[in-house]
Amino acid sequence: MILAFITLGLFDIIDILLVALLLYQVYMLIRGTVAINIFVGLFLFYLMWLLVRALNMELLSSILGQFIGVGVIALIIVFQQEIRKFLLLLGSKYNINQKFTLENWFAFEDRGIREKEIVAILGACEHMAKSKTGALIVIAKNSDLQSYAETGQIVKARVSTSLLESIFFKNAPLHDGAVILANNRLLAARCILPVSDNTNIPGSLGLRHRAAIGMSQATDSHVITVSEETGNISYVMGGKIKVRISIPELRSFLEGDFAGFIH
Ligand SMILES: Nc1ncnc2c1ncn2[C@@H]1O[C@H](COP(=O)(O)OP(=O)(O)OP(=O)(O)O)[C@@H](O)[C@H]1O
Repeated sequence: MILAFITLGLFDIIDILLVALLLYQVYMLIRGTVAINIFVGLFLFYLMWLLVRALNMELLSSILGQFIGVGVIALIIVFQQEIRKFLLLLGSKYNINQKFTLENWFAFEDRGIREKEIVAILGACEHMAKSKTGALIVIAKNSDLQSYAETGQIVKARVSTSLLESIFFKNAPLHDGAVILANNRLLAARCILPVSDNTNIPGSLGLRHRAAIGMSQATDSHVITVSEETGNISYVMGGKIKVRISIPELRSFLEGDFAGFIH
C-alpha cells in the first residue's frame, strides 16, 4: 500500500547512493572500535522513528522525535573522538600550509625517504631485532606530522643506522616513544603517538603496537615497530599491521611504499 505512493527519481537514487557512501565512510572510520555499537544503536533508533512516523503512530513518533531533534548534538558528543580523528586526517592530508611551501612548488625536498635512508632503517632494525631493543619508527608520507613531532624532541638530523640505534638504546634519554622520519631527515624523537582503540587488536600486542596502528589510522604515515619482548619486526600502514616480518620483507615493503621517493 505504502509503496504505491513512492516515486523514485534520478536525484532520489543519487541521494540514496550518497547516503550509502557516507554511511560506509563512517563505518570504515569507526570499524573495530566501541563506537560502532553506539552507531548501530543510534541507526536502529532512527529507523524505528521513521517506521512509527510512516505508520502514523502519533504519540510514539512525537516522543522519539524529541530525541531525534537533539540527535545532532548527541552525535557530536558521543562521536567527539571520531569526529576529531576524521577532521585531523582530512586536515593533515590536505594541509594548506604544506601544499603552498616553496619546497613543494619547486620540489627542493623529497617528502618521504630515499634508498640511503631505507638502508639505514633496515640496518638498525636488524640489529635492534637481534638485541631485542624496542623501537617505534614513523615514516611520513603526505600527512604533516609536525604536531606529532612537537610532542617530543625535535632532532632534524641525517638518518643513519647508528643514530637510530643510539636513540632506541635502552638507557638513552630519547629511547621512550617514537621517532618520526620526514623529508629524508630524522625529524624528532621521543614523540607520543595516538593509541588505537580498535578492539580487534590481539591482546598480545601492547601499547607500542597500538600506538603504531593508531598513528597509521590518524595519518597516512607508515610505521615500523621492533618488539622489546620478542625482537619481532612489524610493519603498519592504514590501520593494518603485518607482524613478524623479515628484513627482506621489510625492504620490499619500504621500497614498494616509498618507491616514488627513491632516487
Ligand atoms: N602512545 C605512545 N606513543 C609513543 N610511544 C609509545 C606509546 N605507547 C607506548 N609507547 C612506547 O612503547 C613502549 C613499550 O610499550 P609496551 O610494552 O606496552 O608495548 P608492546 O606493544 O608490548 O611492545 P614490546 O613488544 O616492545 O613490549 C613504551 O615504553 C613507549 O616507549
